[in-house]
Amino acid sequence: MRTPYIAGNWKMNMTPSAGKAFAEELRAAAEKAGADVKMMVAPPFVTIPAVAEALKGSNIIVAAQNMADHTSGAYTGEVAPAMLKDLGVNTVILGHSERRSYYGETDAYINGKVLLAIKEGMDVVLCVGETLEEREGGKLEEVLSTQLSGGLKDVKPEEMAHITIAYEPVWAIGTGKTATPEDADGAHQFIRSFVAKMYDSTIAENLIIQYGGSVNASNVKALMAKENIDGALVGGASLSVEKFLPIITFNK
Ligand SMILES: O=C[C@H](O)COP(=O)(O)O
Repeated sequence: MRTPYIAGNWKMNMTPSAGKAFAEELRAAAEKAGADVKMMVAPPFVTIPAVAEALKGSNIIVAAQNMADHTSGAYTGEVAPAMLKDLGVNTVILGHSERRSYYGETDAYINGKVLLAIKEGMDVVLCVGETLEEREGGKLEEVLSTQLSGGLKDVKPEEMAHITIAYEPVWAIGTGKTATPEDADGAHQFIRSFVAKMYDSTIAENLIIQYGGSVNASNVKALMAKENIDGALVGGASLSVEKFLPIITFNK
């Protein structure tokens, strides 16, 4: 039985004060509604302390959107795992398509961060997904295989409990275009079977695979009804309590 895992990736939105107010409102709304899913929000680095304070003692996890591939030292502009852990952050999103496409992050570089996060005892949400060109060119499975084998290289079977995969077709991110539940489920099924080949069927069965790409109140139920879709990584709709609440309560 896989517990639904709904995450809000705030991307480069929310100042510390706006994030604090939002987190307080979200916490109250989620508690009132009796939200019964695993919940996470990923604020920008500088907003994390205010949000962590506002969500202290709640069941909403605070995560980071990225992390350095080193533990400390002369890496201007980077944030180390220990700095995140000092704020109570034990989860990190890695390999988001925006990091891959705008900042040139490769599978090997992402893999270095995945291994470091695990070594530091953190949980990882590893993002994978294809561009429209790749999908239309029949390369969906090739792209997912490369990103999974590259991103998870040297991750040991017993460490896979710390990994969540987020399948995010690049063409569906922030565009209002959602993959149909069937398309998304097909990709998730492929990911699960690939992980079964890399590891074993138990690890694959227990793996949480989130879908991300224009998830909203209207499409979340149909997506979550699919056998291989275990959660959502929500961007735009996670920035308003009114829009995010129906997503975290999709099963109520
Ligand atoms: O990390 C979240 C995804 O990129 C999805 O963003 P979106 O819900 O705005 O399409």
